[in-house]
Amino acid sequence: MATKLDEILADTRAKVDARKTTADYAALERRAAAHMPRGFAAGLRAAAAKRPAIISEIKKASPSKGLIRGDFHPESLARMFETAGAAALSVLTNEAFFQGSLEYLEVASVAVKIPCLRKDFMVDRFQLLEARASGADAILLIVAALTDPMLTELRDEAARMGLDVLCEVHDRQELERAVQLGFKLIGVNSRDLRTFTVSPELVIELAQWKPADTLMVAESGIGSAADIARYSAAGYEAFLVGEALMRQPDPGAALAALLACECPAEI
Ligand SMILES: O=P(O)(O)OC[C@@H](O)[C@@H](O)c1c[nH]c2ccccc12
Repeated sequence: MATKLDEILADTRAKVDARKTTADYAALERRAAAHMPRGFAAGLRAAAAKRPAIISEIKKASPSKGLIRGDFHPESLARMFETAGAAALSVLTNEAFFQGSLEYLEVASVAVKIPCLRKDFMVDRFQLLEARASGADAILLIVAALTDPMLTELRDEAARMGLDVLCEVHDRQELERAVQLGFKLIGVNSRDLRTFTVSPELVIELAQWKPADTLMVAESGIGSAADIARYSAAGYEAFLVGEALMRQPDPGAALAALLACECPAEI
């Protein structure tokens, strides 16, 4: 049976193909050249040396939760997350399933100094050009969505373009593939993109296979300082947080509270 992930990938491929036929490549190249990527992995490492490195996600909606935040202003969200101490931003750019946009990435990226991730389903190198043109410093590559030859192609193209890669896995087999392919920044998604089940235990279990030179990011379902403490103890140094902050009336204050909180309280 086709999963939600299959559906998203098919839709993404069709839309990318359509954009490729009408794109103004010269303009995209010019915009990409005008954005000097800020090191995403280096930024996370520097932050993680001092405190839990939080990647704050600018996320309006999701297929599993529907609309998450109606009062949605990516530029001010970006600023408030930076001020509150986020190490980096993640901006959803998938329109059909997450109500995201490359424009949101663009306005968020110019508003801050911290590095920004283009959060989307990357299936074609054209999306890397779009990413850098819109101010991305890193892209996401989802192991469950790509073959090893595609992962290799997109990894090499990202390196050529100066973009860092956050490689996302969900189980032991995918983690092995990511390590085998040489990814040094690996995100373990607690949410299975095929079923939307969230399994924090699996995230903790997978940390034991972390190679020494790899920075691991815990992703999804993180809502409290206790969650961060648990994942930190397992070996995670960075944490991707979306919904829990986006649902707060003041997401910046909520992030500051999360970072200040040494007690295992819910935010
Ligand atoms: O909103 P949450 O539960 O804090 O999750 C954030 C992030 O991990 C999630 O948005 C995500 C992780 N991997 C993805 C891949 C595509 C789209 C979205 C995602």
